[in-house]
Amino acid sequence: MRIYLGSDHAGLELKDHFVKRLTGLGHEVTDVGPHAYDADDDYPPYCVEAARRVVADEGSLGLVIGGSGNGEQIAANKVPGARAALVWNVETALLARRHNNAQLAAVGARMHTVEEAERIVDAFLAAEFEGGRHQRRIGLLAEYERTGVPPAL
Ligand SMILES: O=C(CO)[C@H](O)[C@H](O)COP(=O)(O)O
Repeated sequence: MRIYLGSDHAGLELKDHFVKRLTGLGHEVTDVGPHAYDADDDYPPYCVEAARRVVADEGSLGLVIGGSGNGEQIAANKVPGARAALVWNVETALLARRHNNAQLAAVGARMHTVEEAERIVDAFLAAEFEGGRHQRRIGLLAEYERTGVPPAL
């Protein structure tokens, strides 16, 4: 699987852990950065870049990692076509793929042990979109994104 990762300083250590781990598991991993610790860096450039790469590469997935994952999710979702979900346990990770067809998972490095984060990310990567009624809902959002016309109430 092709996987793009981005973070900020708060997520750097966990990102680097996943870059090694996912590469070791045979995935084709791209680390968009940061590549060095800078306590004053900002997450938007890295999360937007990771999301742009994912959207441009159909079938790929992405991980954006920060302290909470909240800002990282928000940043990734600014990229047209990106569906980034904050995954905070195995269940939300599974549902992010099964119901939301999220191509990106946002993870809060300050919220989990490394082992817990591994279980969450493994669940996200392994789950598959169920389609059906969920595709209809995603379609409404995609149409709104494309046209700016709100879906009918
Ligand atoms: O989680 C985040 C955004 O959602 C950031 O990682 C967090 O805000 C960084 O905080 P600080 O600059 O205090 O380390």
